[in-house]
Amino acid sequence: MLDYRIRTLDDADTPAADALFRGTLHHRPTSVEQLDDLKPSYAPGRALGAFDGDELAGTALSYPSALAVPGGATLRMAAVSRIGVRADHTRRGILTALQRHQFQDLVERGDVVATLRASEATIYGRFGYGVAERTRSITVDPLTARIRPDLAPVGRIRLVDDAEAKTLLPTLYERIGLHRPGMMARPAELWNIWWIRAAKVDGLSRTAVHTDAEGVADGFVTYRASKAAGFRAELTVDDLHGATPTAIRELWRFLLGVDLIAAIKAGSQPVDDSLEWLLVDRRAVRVDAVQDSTWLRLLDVPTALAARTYGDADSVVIELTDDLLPANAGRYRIGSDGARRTDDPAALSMGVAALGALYLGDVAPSTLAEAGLITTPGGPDPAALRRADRLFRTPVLPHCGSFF
Ligand SMILES: CC(=O)SCCNC(=O)CCNC(=O)[C@H](O)C(C)(C)COP(=O)(O)OP(=O)(O)OC[C@H]1O[C@@H](n2cnc3c(N)ncnc32)[C@H](O)[C@@H]1OP(=O)(O)O
Repeated sequence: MLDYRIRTLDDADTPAADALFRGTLHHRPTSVEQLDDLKPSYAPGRALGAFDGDELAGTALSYPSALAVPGGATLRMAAVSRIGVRADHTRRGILTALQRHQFQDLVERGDVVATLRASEATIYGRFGYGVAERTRSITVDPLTARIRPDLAPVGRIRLVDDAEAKTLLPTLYERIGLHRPGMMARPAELWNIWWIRAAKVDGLSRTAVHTDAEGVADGFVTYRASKAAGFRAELTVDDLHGATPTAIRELWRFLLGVDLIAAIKAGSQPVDDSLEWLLVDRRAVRVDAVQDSTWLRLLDVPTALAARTYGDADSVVIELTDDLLPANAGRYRIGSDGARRTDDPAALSMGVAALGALYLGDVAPSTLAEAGLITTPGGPDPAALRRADRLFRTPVLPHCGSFF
């Protein structure tokens, strides 16, 4: 790794960085016409390159964002993306060096957590990322799916054109707010690359907005139809958010009513989604997969632990290890009144990736203990695990709903 140099990328590096990253995913580079649109997504100072001489060999970047945590607080979050190492330079420690550099940089910026979506589940655990949120992918049969008749329609749906969507959606998403743990703020850089992607993908992309009974916009769905057999198309839901369960239900009512659709596919849906409970025939919804979505890295553990709320149980002391950011290591007492450092003996011991997995409430400490990812240094201690389960449990499962 001694031969590689890491530095921040600037505008002039964008074509090479884009071609390198897209190449590692086996995609063609962004077209010359779209490169100018892409440049702002390399947020100044946040894009890193590893160089072999003058040649770019690896990249990593992040977008400035925020993460909603249990209890309603939001934390400064780095949305990490575009990690790639050129095929002729892999397995020489370039990603490891980029991660170390990026973590130091993010801590200095004051980011409290980092999250990413992983191309492979075997890459990021070693850097302290844990799976903190999962999503489900579903297929809905529009020919049998009907909203229960006792649920009367509320408000109305309006199709908006691309130009209006580009101005309306960022504002509407902000108004909907980060109302659920796991939701993230969407910086302009991310909207920007989503618009670029929407122009590239197959199928006609459209946006529908729901307005409530008072005429206030409170939800949106962006969807795409690709031709299946004959006149019928397959509809893919790319983005669906609502301020209330009613707004989300009405967006689904609209999707189910679109003509000439053979099947509706939706990824990135909440694991505890209520869709099938809204339908006359719940079997119209098929769950195709439940997969890891948010990989969470706690960068500043004391701040992160103090920011979320905890359930009602006697406190428990945990011993934390963190090889890459050793300032986080040590003991923390976690109780219904909050979390703080302590010198008291620990009942539970875990690495920072396990704590990241627990943090939003997606998995119980006892489940991680069963898997050997949490240990009890003083010998078996089911009572401490039960307390930890109650402390970390959240009223709703986390859900993000933003892919980047
Ligand atoms: C957030 C995102 O952007 S997700 C997209 C990630 N990018 C991709 O998947 C593109 C294709 N893959 C790549 O570009 C590269 O293989 C990367 C970025 C995943 C890894 O880069 P490398 O420079 O090879 O990683 P590095 O050499 O630092 O590896 C560190 C360790 O991780 C392991 N590792 C790296 N990649 C993988 C992998 N894909 N699967 C399993 N283990 C891996 C290495 O074996 C090494 O283990 P060791 O320390 O026990 O020897």
